[in-house]
Amino acid sequence: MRGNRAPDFFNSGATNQVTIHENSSSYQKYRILPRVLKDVSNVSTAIRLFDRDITFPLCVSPAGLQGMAHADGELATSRACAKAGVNMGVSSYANHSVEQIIAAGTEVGPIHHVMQLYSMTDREKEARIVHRAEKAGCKAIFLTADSPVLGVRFNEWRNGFMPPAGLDYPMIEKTSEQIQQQSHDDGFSSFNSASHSWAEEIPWLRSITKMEIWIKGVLTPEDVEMAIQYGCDGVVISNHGGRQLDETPATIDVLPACAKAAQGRIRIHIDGGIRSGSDIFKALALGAECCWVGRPMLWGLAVRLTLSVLWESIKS
Ligand SMILES: Cc1cc2nc3c(=O)[nH]c(=O)nc-3n(C[C@H](O)[C@H](O)[C@H](O)COP(=O)(O)O)c2cc1C
Ligand SMILES: CC(C)CC(=O)C(=O)O
Repeated sequence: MRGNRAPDFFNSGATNQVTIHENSSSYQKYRILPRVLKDVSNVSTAIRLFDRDITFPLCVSPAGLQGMAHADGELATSRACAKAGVNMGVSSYANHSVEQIIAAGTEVGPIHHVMQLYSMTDREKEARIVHRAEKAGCKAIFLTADSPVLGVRFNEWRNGFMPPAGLDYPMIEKTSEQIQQQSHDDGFSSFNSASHSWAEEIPWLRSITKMEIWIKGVLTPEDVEMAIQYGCDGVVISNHGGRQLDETPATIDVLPACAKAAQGRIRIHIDGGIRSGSDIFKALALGAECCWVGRPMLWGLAVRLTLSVLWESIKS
């Protein structure tokens, strides 16, 4: 049986959902120890990222299929990020093109975007994504390094999740109908290169773009060191929101060791389970420069859709 139950796709993690839950709950292990008699009359949450001040240290992670949550999908996300004064990641699985997404946000206010990329078997297509992103004005590539194969997503398998008909994926040059012609896992990940490596990916990327190169999906000090050795500009400490390899640790728990390994030589950002201002505070206190958030933004889009359907039915 095939279905398009959106919550199976948006909300779930891989296999037994261990990591997705720990990402959030682990924040509760950490307590805040305040110092007193400090002058807090003039404080700011702004930080500088990609040569621009953002209002607070939280940006929106790249997430695919936003057109399933609302017809405006990534266009609405881009507008919202611009309004909030933060930056946005564009998924390779976006339902609008990077050009449209950047234009939508820029109409509202200043905003920077980064382009999320997979290591692909089709190098020419991968290069096309990079060139389009750079020409459109993206500041960085987020190379998602944790997805040589798709996570084992029982919750999607159970109801035969397939993307709904009528959605386009202009960056990977596909449509939902083409994805539907394949099995669940092949449809979503057959183009990912399972044989990717630092040596193959990073120098090649450097040779084709002047954008910053970040590695998304790092969880160990060893891989922080590799990113430094390969001249990367930043890493996102991420387990893909628990959607790839289940039973990896919560990102907040590995952050201190990763930040220590970095020794200020590379930028350290984090995502996964961040749901409140105190979570952001803890992540910054433990060594991150900035946080990124995925699902809450998707829930916001879905609520907008629900509200507009409700409004239409009330009016009629
Ligand atoms: C529905 C959904 C789709 C996602 N799609 C992508 C993607 O296309 N590329 C990617 O690198 N990460 C993707 N992610 C992972 C996010 O970039 C991010 O790492 C994760 O959502 C952070 O965890 P959080 O949702 O708990 O905030 C996706 C996450 C979700 C929930
Ligand atoms: C497989 C893609 C559609 C994106 C995704 O679900 C993810 O990266 O987690």
